Amino acid sequence: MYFCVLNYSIVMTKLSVNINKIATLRNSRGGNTPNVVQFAKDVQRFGAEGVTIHPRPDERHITYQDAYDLKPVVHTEYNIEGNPIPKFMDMVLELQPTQVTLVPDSIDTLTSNAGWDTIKNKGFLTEVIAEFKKKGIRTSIFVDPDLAQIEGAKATGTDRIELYTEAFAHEYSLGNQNAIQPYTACAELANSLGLGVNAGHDLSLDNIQFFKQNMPGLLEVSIGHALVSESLYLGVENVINMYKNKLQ
Ligand SMILES: CC(=O)[C@@H](O)[C@H](O)COP(=O)(O)O
Ligand SMILES: NCC(=O)COP(=O)(O)O
Repeated sequence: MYFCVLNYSIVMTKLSVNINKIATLRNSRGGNTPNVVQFAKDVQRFGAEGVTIHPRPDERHITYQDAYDLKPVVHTEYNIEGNPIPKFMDMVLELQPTQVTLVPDSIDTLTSNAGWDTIKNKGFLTEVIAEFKKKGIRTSIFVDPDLAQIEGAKATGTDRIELYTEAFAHEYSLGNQNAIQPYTACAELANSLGLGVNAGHDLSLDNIQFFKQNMPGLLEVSIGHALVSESLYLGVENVINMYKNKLQ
């Protein structure tokens, strides 16, 4: 008799640190303190396996110039997130980061608040993804945990999806562990379709271990807001190591 033992922990999940918040702090005073380039160097030295930025059209935190300045110092995975407007596309195609994550953010959103409708935007996403892939840039599409959207993402030719985890994080904080179910189902479907699975938004030291343990084939998490906030109390190096332990 054979038993099938699911062990979601066997895949190594990379921690990519989103440094938007460091730029927010810097921009609040003008000048260059804290220095985002130095911060990117330090998080990698402390063990982060990637650096994520999400320059927004109004450049209120990470600027396009930061994206260029970071390129020579990010020797782990460089992940650039954003809405593929022409200016963003030109910058990513020139910089050729490890990965581009497409996020459908509008100009005035406070933070990312929805995934792509991959079915409605199939034509647009397919074209954009082909452009990036021609340059050897890995692509990922930010999506809500909805099976139809995962099928839709597959049809665009993307390498990966990034599951939008805000709903999970919120429900989990209220004690609702069932909120993981759509994420597990989407990850299983993505795995079966040959799509890589990333995740992000509002992940934290409180929820990351439970999330990881219930997510088959989770390749990468990008974490910024909570990680920087937790670092105020616990220190950046310590916090990075705490995440890495919880991701094992
Ligand atoms: C796609 C995503 O969830 C993150 O990139 C998040 O949007 C961070 O952006 P902000 O730092 O502008 O909130
Ligand atoms: N892709 C998600 C990300 O980069 C960080 O989101 P958050 O941790 O700042 O909510």
